[in-house]
Amino acid sequence: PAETNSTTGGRSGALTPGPSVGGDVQKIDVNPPKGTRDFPPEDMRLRNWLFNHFKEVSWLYGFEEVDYPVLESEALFTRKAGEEIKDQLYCFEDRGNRRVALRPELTPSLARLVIQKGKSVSLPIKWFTVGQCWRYERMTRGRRREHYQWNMDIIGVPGVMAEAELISSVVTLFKRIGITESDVGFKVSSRKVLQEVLNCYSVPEYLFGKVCVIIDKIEKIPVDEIKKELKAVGLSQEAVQKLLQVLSVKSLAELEERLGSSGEALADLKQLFSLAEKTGFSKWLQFDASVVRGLAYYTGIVFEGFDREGKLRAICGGGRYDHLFSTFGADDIAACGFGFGDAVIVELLKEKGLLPELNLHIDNIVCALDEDLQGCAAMVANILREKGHSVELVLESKPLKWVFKRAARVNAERLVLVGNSEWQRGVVGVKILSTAEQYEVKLEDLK
Ligand SMILES: OCc1cccc(Br)n1
Repeated sequence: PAETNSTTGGRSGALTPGPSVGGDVQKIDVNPPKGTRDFPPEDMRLRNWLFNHFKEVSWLYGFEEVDYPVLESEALFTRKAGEEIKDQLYCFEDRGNRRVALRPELTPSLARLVIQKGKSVSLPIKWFTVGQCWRYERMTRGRRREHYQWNMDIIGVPGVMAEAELISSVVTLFKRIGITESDVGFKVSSRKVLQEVLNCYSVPEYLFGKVCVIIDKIEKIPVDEIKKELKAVGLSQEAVQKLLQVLSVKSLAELEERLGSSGEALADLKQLFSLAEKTGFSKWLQFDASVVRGLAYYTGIVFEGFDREGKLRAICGGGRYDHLFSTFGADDIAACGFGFGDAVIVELLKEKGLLPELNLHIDNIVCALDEDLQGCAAMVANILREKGHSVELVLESKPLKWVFKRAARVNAERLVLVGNSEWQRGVVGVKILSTAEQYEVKLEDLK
């Protein structure tokens, strides 16, 4: 179904702007641009709840938060490997005639900053970010043009302990939000499987990314089209057959039969599954030779989180990308990471009935009972705020009926009334709204 502008249904604005001066002002479109979302308070509470989990897990795993501009040089993303992410680049020429793009992913920005920092950062680098990413897709399919991605990356660790740590961090995230291994799994493979097959047919290194991007489409387009595209980049009929065969391998044992026991792919995968066993998340993993992922720069282990009911698109994905840095003219450095989008996970939580109840809550609503006590009420509000208590201060003279309604709307715990006679006695009235208990408190004892 066409995506709504927001998760609450993309309704247009509730207020109809009043008559404008001269009457000739066109009413603006109150919806956000096609494919983008507003986050009104109820949606923003859910987003903050999810992003806070992302950040807390990142902290648990010792990652440091970083950020980059949403606008990058187009050159960061102009890989020539036929990737969808490149075809849908949200790019343009700015007023300085520079080719720029709204970032479609975060990894190239990370690589740019790591190269910029050079030797001034010690290894391993463990950075995370949650950032909005963009694509410009013809709205033929009504899909979103933006989403937020949580990214975690480990730079400078060649061994699969890094991939194990990354997958473990996603498992931790899932557990924190109530998702179990019966809801979600990780399909795991290694692009070294494909590399080993291509090496047997002397396929040149520069074709590797392109071949992987084509194979990643195996479940999206007919296999004959896959074969055609592979042959078009120069693979022999035999190489194509062998590639497709190895993608249907069902176990590491079968992989060993096909590729032999000495390859790096098998060694990496065996070590990863062994680490998962020891760490306690092996129930979440399954070897799946067909997992390739659609980004050209992956070079080793690749993985993707999927919903076991098979109703949704990939929840997250990632892998090793040991040669990305040299494509930016720098020395290569071992690297791996993942991206975790903010949309599919919410669909999954809805499916599983796991969306959290997130209501606005205010500690106090403070109200002056007389117009000339507004300043006193504001003072009371700030005494409470300085003590760390949230306050909704009634900003206009309102009937008590309105105040009680507002208290319910903002889910206030306490009503604090500032009245003339009480103020003369140095006290304020307090009403606990859940129990209707009420009493007076001296200003100096207010807490
Ligand atoms: O995951 C591909 C992608 C990239 C940018 C924006 C959106 Br929506 N989706």
